[in-house]
Amino acid sequence: MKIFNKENIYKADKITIKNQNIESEVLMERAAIQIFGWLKTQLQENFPTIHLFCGIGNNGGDGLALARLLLNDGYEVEVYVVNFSDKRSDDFLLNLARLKENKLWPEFIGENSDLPQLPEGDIVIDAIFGIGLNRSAAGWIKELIQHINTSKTYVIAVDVPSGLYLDKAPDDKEAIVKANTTITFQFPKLVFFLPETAEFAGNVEIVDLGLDREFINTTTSEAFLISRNDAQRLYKPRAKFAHKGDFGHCLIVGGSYGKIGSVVLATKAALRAGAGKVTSLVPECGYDILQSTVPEAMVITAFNDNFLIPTEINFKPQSSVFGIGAGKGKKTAKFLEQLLTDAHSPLLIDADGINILAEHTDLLELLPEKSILTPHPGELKRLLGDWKDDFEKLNKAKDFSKKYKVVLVIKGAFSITIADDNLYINTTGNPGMATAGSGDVLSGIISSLVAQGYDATIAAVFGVYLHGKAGDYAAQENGFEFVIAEDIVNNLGNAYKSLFQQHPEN
Ligand SMILES: NC(=O)C1=CN([C@@H]2O[C@H](COP(=O)(O)OP(=O)(O)OC[C@H]3O[C@@H](n4cnc5c(N)ncnc54)[C@H](O)[C@@H]3O)[C@@H](O)[C@H]2O)[C@@H](O)CC1
Ligand SMILES: [K+]
Repeated sequence: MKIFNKENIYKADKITIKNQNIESEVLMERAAIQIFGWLKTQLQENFPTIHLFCGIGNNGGDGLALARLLLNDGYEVEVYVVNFSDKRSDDFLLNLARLKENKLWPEFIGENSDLPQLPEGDIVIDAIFGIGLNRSAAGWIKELIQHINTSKTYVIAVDVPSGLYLDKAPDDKEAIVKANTTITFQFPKLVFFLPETAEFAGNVEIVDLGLDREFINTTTSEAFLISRNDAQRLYKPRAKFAHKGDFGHCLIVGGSYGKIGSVVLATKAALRAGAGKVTSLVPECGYDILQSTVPEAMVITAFNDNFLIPTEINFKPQSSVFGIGAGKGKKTAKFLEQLLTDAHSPLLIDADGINILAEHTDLLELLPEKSILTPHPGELKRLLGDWKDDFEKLNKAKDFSKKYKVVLVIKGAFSITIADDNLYINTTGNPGMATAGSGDVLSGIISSLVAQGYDATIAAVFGVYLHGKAGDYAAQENGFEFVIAEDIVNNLGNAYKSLFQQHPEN
């Protein structure tokens, strides 16, 4: 699903109006009908008071149109025009007139007005600012936003939580509505999925306004939200007469004394994700452990008891993982250098592998094209240096990925894969997956997909999706706290199956 920038959202609007030969108010009505429908389904037989705060632009117009629909359906509504300017949009004025025709006169609030009472349990509709925000909300508008945020109401933002920019980091976090749910129009917005701003959007619902299909299909975007449909398209079906040689040989290099479990997890994950063969390379202390816990895998050892040292590998895997549980000692770093120099296929570098790269930046030049790095934010910082906000982080990460021609997976609540100047945002997964070994499983899955012939970017995007989906199944069974990394591995089958189920449980 494409994530459009602000300019293209406005363009989509204009082109739709032209091609469908409609007035702009028709789109506003569609927007209001969608929110009304969503709200009605959620509320069922409940009728709380609904307070609608409407700005004077088209976001406010959406709010006024929604107020009319709610009023006509018997809901109790309180409508406030947040009167911060005389420059009211045409469709705002049209919907104000329509509301008045329905005998509802909104209360105009300004600098000197008392802030309205917002009793606990009521609903607030935030239609103050949408994508037209061009500066931070200040003065009394900021106070109003804080009043909404401190109330114990359920807050639903129309299109965007008021005060949140689409294309840059907020300059004043106190001046942004904190929504419980954001109902956004047609396109997901990038800021809803970035760590510093996701909290303002709450649950995100994307509703369809029927905007021009051709424009959407033919306009490029830099960022994508990966939906189930997208993931389904990435999946490569297996031929009936396939044999294990068709699904590649994946090599997992890692482990040190006390950390062999990481390799066990990655190895199991690589097998369960479908690699034809998996070989694990561990220090000698890991040999018995791997052979007894994962009999399906082959095991070779470095000539050292407790940590990895340079070791010859006498076969050519289709993909390799390096770094999990490896430590970052001198000899282990030397081994990474050897692997990078000899690499015939994409390497996935994780955990201590990334820390080694951060400490020996000359090794970066050796990374084979389309290698995959899977840092969590701490590891990323070691690699890129600090950043001032999410946007700077993404720009730095894009530059890094371009410079070294690698795929970066920034792990987090919404993991982001960066490759070829594009961002792919994942939405599967849950807080239960913040558990030891979860990253090792991810490395195994992605590398397994590479071994099976998936392009590195696709393997990363699809792997992150499957990993999150498997975690969702694991959490669904026993709750967040109970999930351990092994459960993610054990639910990979469910994750694959869910791609093609008509009504997936997750
Ligand atoms: N295709 C779409 O996505 C559609 C969008 N619509 C709505 O239209 C919205 C965009 O409407 P607008 O472009 O009128 O913009 P907004 O309604 O977001 O903002 C309106 C006004 O606020 C002013 N403003 C911005 N920041 C301010 C600040 N900090 N303090 C005081 N004033 C400030 C702006 O100058 C502008 O006049 C969308 O977010 C959406 O809600 C819908 O009506 C239907 C179709
Ligand atoms: K809003």
